[in-house]
Amino acid sequence: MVEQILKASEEFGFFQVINHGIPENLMNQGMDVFKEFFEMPTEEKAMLYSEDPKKTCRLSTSSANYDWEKNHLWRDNLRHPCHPLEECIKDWPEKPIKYREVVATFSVEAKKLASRILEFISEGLGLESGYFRDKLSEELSLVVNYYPPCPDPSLALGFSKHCDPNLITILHQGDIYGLQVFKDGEWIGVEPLHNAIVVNIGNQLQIISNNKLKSAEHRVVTNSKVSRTTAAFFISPSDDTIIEPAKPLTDACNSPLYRPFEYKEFLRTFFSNMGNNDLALEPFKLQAKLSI
Ligand SMILES: O=C(O)CCC(=O)C(=O)O
Ligand SMILES: [Fe+2]
Repeated sequence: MVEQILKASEEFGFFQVINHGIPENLMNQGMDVFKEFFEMPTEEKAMLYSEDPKKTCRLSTSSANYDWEKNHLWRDNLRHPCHPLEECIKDWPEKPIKYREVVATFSVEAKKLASRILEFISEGLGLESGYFRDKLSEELSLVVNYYPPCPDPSLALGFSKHCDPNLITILHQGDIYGLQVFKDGEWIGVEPLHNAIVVNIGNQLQIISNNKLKSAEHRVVTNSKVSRTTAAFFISPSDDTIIEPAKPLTDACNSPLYRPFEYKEFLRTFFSNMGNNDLALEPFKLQAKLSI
């Protein structure tokens, strides 16, 4: 298991998990409330619509910055924090009636699964048990994506090429195809496996592993027939956490490839270079020392 996770995280930055411990009925109930939310009449959803990034629970169209993005995306999305649960649940949608109850349980299960996977990853990397516990994985937030059918899929993407900026992402992609991962210059489809969870390595895991694990670029294509609803739980460090390549992974032969920084500094650069992973990572890279 540890070996398989490591291999997939090194080669693809993406893998799918079956028998993940999130009960099947919870996966279904989750998908049902997410779909029901987007199926509600516009008037019901309008009060959650906001372009203010400071608003914690908000519904938006395309990305979080509609006004200054180059291309608009063929999606709506609902985002909100899931931790600390008691505090943030008050801001979650009140409808569908079951939303809060189901999503609260789902978020706890998603966090548990992420913690188990992070534990396997720390073992695989040769880091101490619990390395990713606490501050490195303190924050949990949810983005629910709704991609309506698109009359001409050659003209619009559901989500353009990006890497996730966080530590690790737990995705319920449902049964409709759309997600693709960029590998060796090609887009590879992530075929939906019923009730599987898709896991992907975020930028911070790539940095902490000193580039051993890969945060792969991915995108979502549209289709003209059916809508697609997905739910991504983002596990992230808290804002003031110092991120740097793990000390046990660097030595005289493996010099650190990134300088230490606060996670919030990374987020600032990431959002101003949205979609360009090389540019987002650049300010944090240490130059290779040349010896003559
Ligand atoms: O909807 C999907 O399949 C992926 C969504 C995604 O990449 C994201 O929310 O960061
Ligand atoms: Fe993503």
